[in-house]
Amino acid sequence: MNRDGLDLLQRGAALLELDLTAQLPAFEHLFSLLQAGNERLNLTALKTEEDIVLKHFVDSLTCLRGGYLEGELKVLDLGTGAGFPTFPLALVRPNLHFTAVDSIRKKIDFVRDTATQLSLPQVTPLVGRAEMLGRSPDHRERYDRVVVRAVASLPVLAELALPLLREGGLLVAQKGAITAEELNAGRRAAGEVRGKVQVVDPFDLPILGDARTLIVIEKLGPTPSKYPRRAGVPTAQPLFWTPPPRTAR
Ligand SMILES: C[S@@+](CC[C@H](N)C(=O)[O-])C[C@H]1O[C@@H](n2cnc3c(N)ncnc32)[C@H](O)[C@@H]1O
Repeated sequence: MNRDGLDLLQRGAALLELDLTAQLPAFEHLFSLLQAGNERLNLTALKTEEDIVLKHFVDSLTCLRGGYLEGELKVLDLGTGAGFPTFPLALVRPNLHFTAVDSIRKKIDFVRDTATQLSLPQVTPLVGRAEMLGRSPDHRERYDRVVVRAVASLPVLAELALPLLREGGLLVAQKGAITAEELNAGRRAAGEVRGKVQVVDPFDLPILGDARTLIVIEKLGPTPSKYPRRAGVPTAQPLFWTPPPRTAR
């Protein structure tokens, strides 16, 4: 990463009230691993320095808004892709113990190599589908937090994430702008799996100004055993919602 990229990262982080001075070398290292990984594996659509710095690094760090990820916590990153938001969060919050999950093996292979290279033993990569993990005794109701960025609509996320949380645990979902219809369906879906939408926090991505929303759903009680439904069904038939064509984030 060149000097401009480092400045951009520090400026973006400062707007989130984070001082990354100590972590800059690690972010530089992550940047070069991501670029090399992209050349080999085509991991992410974001390729320019500015995009990676602002739309991956700073964007992931916005999950810290509101203080829902502070303390010694077991966190599952659902659909981590190339390791986002896991890596930026792990670099600035070493007390978070991540299980970084994705259904695509090549992405998790990259996450494993990167965690080793960045000396992040608190990041555990796992190939799997959320629907399967949500039914496995090793993972169901085992996590303090589920974080998720850019994976699915809110009703789908509620069904996939709530089974993985212990009672009192939180789903922290970082999304783009959310429609009233999606939010309404998300509230109903959350209730169905014994959660409640506690926070809807709209904000602008630092520097770029793109619309983002942090949504927090608290788990209030045991999720009925019929959830999550089998692999693919939560996305194909979201609870309480018919998605419009081409939903993003
Ligand atoms: C658009 S990417 C986002 C990746 C990353 N969270 C980010 O913000 O860059 C969505 C990822 O979620 C994964 N994914 C989607 N549904 C999943 C599921 N049910 N279980 C596990 N991974 C899933 C996909 O394989 C993909 O890598």
